[in-house]
Amino acid sequence: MSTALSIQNLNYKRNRQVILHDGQLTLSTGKIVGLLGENGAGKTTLMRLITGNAQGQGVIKVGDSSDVMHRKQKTSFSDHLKGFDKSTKINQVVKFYQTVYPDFSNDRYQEMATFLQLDASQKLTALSKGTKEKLIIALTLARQTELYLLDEPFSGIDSMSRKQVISSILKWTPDNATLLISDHYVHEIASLLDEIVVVKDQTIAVHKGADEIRDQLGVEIEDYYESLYEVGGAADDK
Ligand SMILES: Nc1ncnc2c1ncn2[C@@H]1O[C@H](COP(=O)(O)OP(=O)(O)OP(=O)(O)O)[C@@H](O)[C@H]1O
Repeated sequence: MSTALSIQNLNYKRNRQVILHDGQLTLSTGKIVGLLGENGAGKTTLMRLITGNAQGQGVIKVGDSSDVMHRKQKTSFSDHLKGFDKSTKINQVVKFYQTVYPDFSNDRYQEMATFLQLDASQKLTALSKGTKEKLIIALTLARQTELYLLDEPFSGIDSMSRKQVISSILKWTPDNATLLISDHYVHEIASLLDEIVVVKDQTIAVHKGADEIRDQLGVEIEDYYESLYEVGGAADDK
């Protein structure tokens, strides 16, 4: 199986404070991976480091390339639509994506927009938190790349919409692509996951397969994840 993402000796400081140290991770192609960790653990930072939106020390490769331009090309990440003026309309954001990303498929976007009931004439400022998350999911998955990063796609999404969003993630993530999806609450995404990665104690503390957790450890992902935060929890192996 080929490698979608590899991270070696990743270190990142902000204002002299260590955010991530000695991060190591290898993800295979074709996996849906949960990126878990408490508030402020460094999940968003890790995504920004992968795409080169933040600069750390160490080696990050998407596919076989560590070059930042290639990493950006091969990775679809919408970073909370940072950079767009709030009065921008959805159809203007879609036009921008079409212009900037040659791999953006308008057909795929329109299918998802219909499924997620996005109204192209709405301004970003008028969107509820959940609708904005849906837009980010549709924009991110409409690109055809090797690696997709979804940063807390369920924040603000109600339980009815959650099913719709999970269906769209399963339907529109290509089989040969890898999806890294962050969340604090693993139960929201447990049914989707092939693997989990946990950011804890300023590092990538855990990387395990969902089957390994269920079959070998005999626990559900949710219980395993909670056990990492108990005194003496085993967050030491990858
Ligand atoms: N713009 C910033 N300026 C200073 N510190 C920052 C900034 N952004 C993030 N940090 C710090 O970096 C650390 C990691 O933050 P990050 O947003 O990556 O965590 P997270 O796991 O994504 O959290 P959450 O689940 O709350 O979104 C935190 O300690 C945070 O305070």
